[in-house]
Amino acid sequence: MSVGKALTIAGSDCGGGAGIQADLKTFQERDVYGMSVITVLTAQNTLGVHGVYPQTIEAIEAQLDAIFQDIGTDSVKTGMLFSEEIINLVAKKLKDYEIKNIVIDPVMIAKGGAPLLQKQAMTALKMNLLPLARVITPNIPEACEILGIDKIETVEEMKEAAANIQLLGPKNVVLKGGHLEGNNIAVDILFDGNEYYYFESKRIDTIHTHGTGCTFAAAITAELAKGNSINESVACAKQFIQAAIETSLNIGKGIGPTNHSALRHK
Ligand SMILES: Nc1ncnc2c1ncn2[C@@H]1O[C@H](COP(=O)(O)OP(=O)(O)O)[C@@H](O)[C@H]1O
Ligand SMILES: Cc1ncc(COP(=O)(O)O)c(N)n1
Repeated sequence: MSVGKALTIAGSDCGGGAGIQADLKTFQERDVYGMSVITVLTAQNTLGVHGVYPQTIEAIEAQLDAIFQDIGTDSVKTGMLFSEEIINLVAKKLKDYEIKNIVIDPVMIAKGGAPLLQKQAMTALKMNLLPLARVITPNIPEACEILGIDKIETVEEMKEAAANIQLLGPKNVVLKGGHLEGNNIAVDILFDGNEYYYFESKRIDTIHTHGTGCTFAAAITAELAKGNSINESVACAKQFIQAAIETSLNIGKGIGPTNHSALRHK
């Protein structure tokens, strides 16, 4: 039997809500074969990030080679890459192995405020990784960092930011509106270089949103692995994340994770 294959290149969240763990759970729920390359171990729970332990470049390179020289993949998601060195290695390998369907989630700061990308790595992210992307999925603070602007406060400003990020090289930009204040609709905007598409859902009133960005981008990656279009993939991911937040899990003492198996029980 053949099956769509998806790879996540990201950090491990031992608490299971974000990073590699969120991605693999999402791949499984979306019926694709999931693989992982771990860039960084984090000691993390619902209260925050307590330690960051980057893997050696040799260890990351060996994981990438092991997958690309044998199994291959139909799509790739990148998450927490942390350093310039790791970004440059990942970009080189994705180019060398001519990997298509690259989804870049430009992870920068954890919900609790911990930095997940070193400041000096931003240039490498913009220059070397962004141009390889079929789609990039920044949240509003990440879009501001990428563009060097202070704020994005309206849907009009989201549209302008999406267009400006698209000029940096990714084919498609999905600017996520989870952080848009004073709005009871959670709106994500897809810009494909020509047109804007809007993906809207009712904003859910919950603090338990740990891993929403990872889960959303992983769902897009899974749908692309099955051969779906960008539009279809984002629409599926939006439905998936909505259900996962609606029934998010009140576990631990802080910001709980989303419920990856929510749609299975609907
Ligand atoms: N409270 C919420 N209710 C419904 N959807 C949300 C909520 N918060 C975020 N989302 C959705 O979850 C996804 C991740 O969004 P966002 O919070 O902006 O990213 P990140 O997790 O990277 O900070 C987007 O599809 C967004 O619209
Ligand atoms: C390893 C890892 N990768 C990504 C995130 C971001 O997830 P979130 O912003 O939803 O907390 C995280 N907290 N940890």
